Amino acid sequence: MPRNVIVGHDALLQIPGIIADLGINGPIMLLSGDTTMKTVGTKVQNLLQEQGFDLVTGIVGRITYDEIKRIETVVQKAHAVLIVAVGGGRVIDTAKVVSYNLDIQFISVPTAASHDGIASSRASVVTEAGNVSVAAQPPLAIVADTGVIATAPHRLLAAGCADIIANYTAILDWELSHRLTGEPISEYALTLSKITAEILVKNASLIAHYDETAVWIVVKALFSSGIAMSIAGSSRPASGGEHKFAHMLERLAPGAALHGEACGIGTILGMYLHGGDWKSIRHSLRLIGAPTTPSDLGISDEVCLQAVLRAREIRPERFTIFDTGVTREAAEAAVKALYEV
Ligand SMILES: NC(=O)C1=CN([C@@H]2O[C@H](COP(=O)(O)OP(=O)(O)OC[C@H]3O[C@@H](n4cnc5c(N)ncnc54)[C@H](O)[C@@H]3O)[C@@H](O)[C@H]2O)C=CC1
Ligand SMILES: O=C(CO)COP(=O)(O)O
Ligand SMILES: [Zn+2]
Repeated sequence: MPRNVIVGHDALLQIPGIIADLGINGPIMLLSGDTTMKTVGTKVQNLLQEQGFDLVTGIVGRITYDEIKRIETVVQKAHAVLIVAVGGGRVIDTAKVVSYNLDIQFISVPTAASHDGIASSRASVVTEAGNVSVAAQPPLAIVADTGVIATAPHRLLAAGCADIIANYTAILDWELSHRLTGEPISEYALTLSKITAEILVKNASLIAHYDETAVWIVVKALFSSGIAMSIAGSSRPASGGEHKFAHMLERLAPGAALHGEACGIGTILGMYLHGGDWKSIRHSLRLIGAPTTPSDLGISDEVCLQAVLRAREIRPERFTIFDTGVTREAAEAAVKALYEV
């Protein structure tokens, strides 16, 4: 569990104090993304250098095992004793794995409320066989500056909400697997994941305003969902068939959707296949401003259909509704339902 969680306006200003309090002594590696380094990364860099911290910076690319190895070498060469990860989900996940492998600490500084990996002890790594979920270091501290996050494009916040709404089907899939395959379940992780999604949906109209209050609500939900994953020791409470669909979609149409956006559509589809209230999932996503159809993403229905049918190729050991022998006809009906008025 993180030792320090700071969420609020100008929270970035507290980073030097947090590091000093932690008694960290030695070079610090600041990891950021291509875009985020130019804005928030540089701001954090200046803050730390003004306070006399010995700082090295690095830019993270796509999260693959090769990229993780590359960053590990950079961190080792710098003799860094702490990583400060400033960016979106990719940057934070990379820092998590690198710090776990090198046994050093890291601080999570999300620049967008776009994913629930802000606090979790898992990381999602892209491989040729699709995304794999690997054990990683949870952050020692989280610093979420609501002012900074509120300036990120609304699309990113909506994606974060969709990543939380995905908990609804992730839970259904976990329960299904528990009943059918005997997979162990954690009631605490499951309940926390469910409540998190329910609170988020209850606040959907506030989130739609897209101000710092909205950011505050979403960051709390992302944190809570991450903790559910840490309790479970797996991403199971927040990643079911809708995530398998999303990871497959990312393979079939790279870059067409943000992670959370694909998960949101996967949640409608998964809920439809479960025979649950998929319309209310779609309603919440619409209210928040997340995409709900393939055409919203600029991809064809056929690609979406293939992602439904091939979702089971991702992480085959994780049993979900997408692994129950979905026929082409059933998949077509599910994709068609996305457009239903
Ligand atoms: N470890 C875990 O438990 C979880 C991991 N993830 C992983 O996280 C990643 C998805 O996270 P995302 O943040 O959606 O992807 P991302 O890190 O690729 O960021 C998406 C885009 O947002 C931009 N961005 C970030 N902050 C910005 C800002 N303040 N202003 C303007 N642009 C900004 C980035 O430059 C990038 O282009 C995936 O790799 C996913 O698998 C997602 C959920 C949970
Ligand atoms: O995205 C996640 C939860 O939102 C977890 O990632 P995986 O789907 O890779 O386990
Ligand atoms: Zn996710």
